[in-house]
Amino acid sequence: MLDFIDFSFLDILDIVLVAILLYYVYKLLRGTVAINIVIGIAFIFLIWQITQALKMEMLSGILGYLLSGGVIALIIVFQQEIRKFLLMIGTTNYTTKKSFLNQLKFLQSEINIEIDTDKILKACSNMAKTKTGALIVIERTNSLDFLINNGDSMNALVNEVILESIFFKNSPLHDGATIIRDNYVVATRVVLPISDSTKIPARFGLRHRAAIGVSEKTDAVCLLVSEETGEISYIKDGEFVLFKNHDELDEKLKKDLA
Ligand SMILES: Nc1ncnc2c1ncn2[C@@H]1O[C@H](COP(=O)(O)OP(=O)(O)OP(=O)(O)O)[C@@H](O)[C@H]1O
Repeated sequence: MLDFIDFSFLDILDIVLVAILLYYVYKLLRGTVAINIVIGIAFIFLIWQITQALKMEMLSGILGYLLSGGVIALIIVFQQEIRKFLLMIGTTNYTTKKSFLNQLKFLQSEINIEIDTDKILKACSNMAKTKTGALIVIERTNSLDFLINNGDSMNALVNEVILESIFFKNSPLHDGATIIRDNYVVATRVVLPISDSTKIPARFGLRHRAAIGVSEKTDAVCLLVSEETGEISYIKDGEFVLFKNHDELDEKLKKDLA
């Protein structure tokens, strides 16, 4: 009678893994319209289970076909989210991997090229003073090749003059985003994916949505200067990272790029 409470270690492991999976799915879809689709599917699944338990053959048959045939449709609808989910799993051990690589630095001197955050932030401050709009994406572990290919490639060591010239209003390069990899500006005029998050306040336009979009889909971090307000934003993991002053921003950026 009480057989169902006879839990084995594997059952507990099973429940924990399902909970982790659901947590990641929730984290991924939180604040997007996709969460409503998941709720819809969960609702149909629940009704299907009830109709099966009540032996309502016809309805449970229809719902069963609907759910099984829907897998392909789901892959198409959620292709961006599935991509991000796989990226998230693939980069979970990012910090450990990096520190391990740091220990092997003496073997491979080019592994961890330090990004000159001082120069990037100095350029942002200068652009903030003149209200020059800018969007700088800094690559971390996920490759941004798929974005670099749609912009103009470049190979210039990061410094204030380069960044300010790129975003100078009359420069032909100022539109779109600039990508930095290993302390080099590797692309300009890049079109980023726009976030469809419903959490972004309406006062933020496409530049902010693009920064949020790329940081949702990859582990890149973004620095943004608003053309409207001159405000500098730091965006990571699809969210604004709050900071009190320039030094705190510098500290956070250095930590994220370490
Ligand atoms: N998909 C995109 N990828 C990269 N950059 C983009 C993208 N869409 C728009 N931008 C950049 O954002 C600029 C338009 O910004 P918009 O005024 O809509 O944004 P905003 O978030 O309100 O920023 P701001 O505060 O600077 O006005 C464009 O000129 C372009 O340079």
